[in-house]
Amino acid sequence: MKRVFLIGYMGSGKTTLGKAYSAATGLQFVDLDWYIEERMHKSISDLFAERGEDGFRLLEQKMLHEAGEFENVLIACGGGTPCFFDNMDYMNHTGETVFLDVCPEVLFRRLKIAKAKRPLLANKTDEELMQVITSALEKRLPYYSKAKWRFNAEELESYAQIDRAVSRLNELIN
Ligand SMILES: Nc1ncnc2c1ncn2[C@@H]1O[C@H](COP(=O)(O)OP(=O)(O)O)[C@@H](O)[C@H]1O
Ligand SMILES: O=C(O)C1=C[C@@H](OP(=O)(O)O)[C@@H](O)[C@H](O)C1
Ligand SMILES: [Mg+2]
Repeated sequence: MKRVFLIGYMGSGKTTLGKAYSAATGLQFVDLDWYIEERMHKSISDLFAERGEDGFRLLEQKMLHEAGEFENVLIACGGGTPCFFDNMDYMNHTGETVFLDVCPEVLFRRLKIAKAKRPLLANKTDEELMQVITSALEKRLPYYSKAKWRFNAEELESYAQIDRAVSRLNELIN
């Protein structure tokens, strides 16, 4: 039985790599954000707006525990998932955890064009975005560092790079 959790900051490639890995290997893929959106029939942005971040984190934990019961699955978490409650310990007990490690400069480049649907970043200027990324990473690193594995995910720009990342991930978790 295989249960793998991908963790890491927003834009580190959890969704991208998870989807590609699943397509290549047939391992079932669950993106926790998509799972929450489907279960609640609402977008992550709407859930943040309606419940505030605290309300979202409670919901996220509940959904993590649901998805955490699935077998033979690769779960891409949200960037904040490991950093609330005992979620990181829960994941380490329940499966393999892989931290997608990406430097702030690369995260900035990706998130600059992909911030709209991320409520914690949506209205930030470039300067604010870089500031938010560096200070959040500092706070979150102690949680991310509890992962069993650390995976360099800085090269996810082309199909070839994604293919290589899928192979590397396969070697890591098998
Ligand atoms: N060439 C690219 N390759 C991969 N991601 C890119 C690229 N350009 C921009 N991005 C953005 O970077 C983000 C990285 O991936 P995603 O898989 O969504 O990360 P996560 O799920 O960890 O937040 C995506 O939102 C994507 O839109
Ligand atoms: O880092 C965070 O706190 C968040 C990350 C998002 O997921 P991605 O990491 O997939 O963007 C999503 O769960 C929400 O916007 C909050
Ligand atoms: Mg994602």
